[in-house]
Amino acid sequence: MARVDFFQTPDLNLLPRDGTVIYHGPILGEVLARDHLEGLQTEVPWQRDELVMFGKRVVTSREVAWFGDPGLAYTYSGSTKQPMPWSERLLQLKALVEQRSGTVFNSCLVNFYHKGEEGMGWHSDDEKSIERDSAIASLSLGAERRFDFRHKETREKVEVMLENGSLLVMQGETQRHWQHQLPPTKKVSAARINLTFRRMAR
Ligand SMILES: O=C(O)CCC(=O)C(=O)O
Ligand SMILES: [Fe+2]
Repeated sequence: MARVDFFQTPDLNLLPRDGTVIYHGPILGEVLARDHLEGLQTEVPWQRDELVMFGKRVVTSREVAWFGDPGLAYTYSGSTKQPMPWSERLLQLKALVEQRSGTVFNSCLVNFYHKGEEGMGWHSDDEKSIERDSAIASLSLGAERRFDFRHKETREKVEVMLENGSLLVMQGETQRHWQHQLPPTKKVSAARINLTFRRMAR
């Protein structure tokens, strides 16, 4: 007898137009996700991020690290940076994310938010150094946080909760037409690490 399997969720596009964002939900079990969170917290040589905001140099309390294949370089706020070599743990996570997203990545920006009050403002990941219209896969570990999308012209908004161990993939024209942010919140005190796997242009 034919039946509908309600437990199998299809890969639905969260965006109504001009791009594709797929939320895969948790792809790591809770215990394994915690283990990776703690491992990365201690293993990664974290550095505060520096950005220019309204013409002023600002240092964030959010910390970052950039990993990638040898030979990649990234010019950012006037300085050229080299990625750190992949660690065993990151190669493991990269393989999992590649398998789930169907994309091969050559770099990963890792963000460490110590608490809910740390976030990331509206932006698109559309720099020239990123391969145009390539997929960006975002793996979340630790505290569950809200993630927002905003259409650049229509200002439509889409929100999604990023659970511990979950995978979100932004693809197609998403970065051309939409911005995203991780809003700061006083409701969350626990730490979160996010890994965004990318394809940098060579
Ligand atoms: O922390 C997140 O979920 C998003 C990070 C992000 O947008 C980025 O690194 O470009
Ligand atoms: Fe981003």
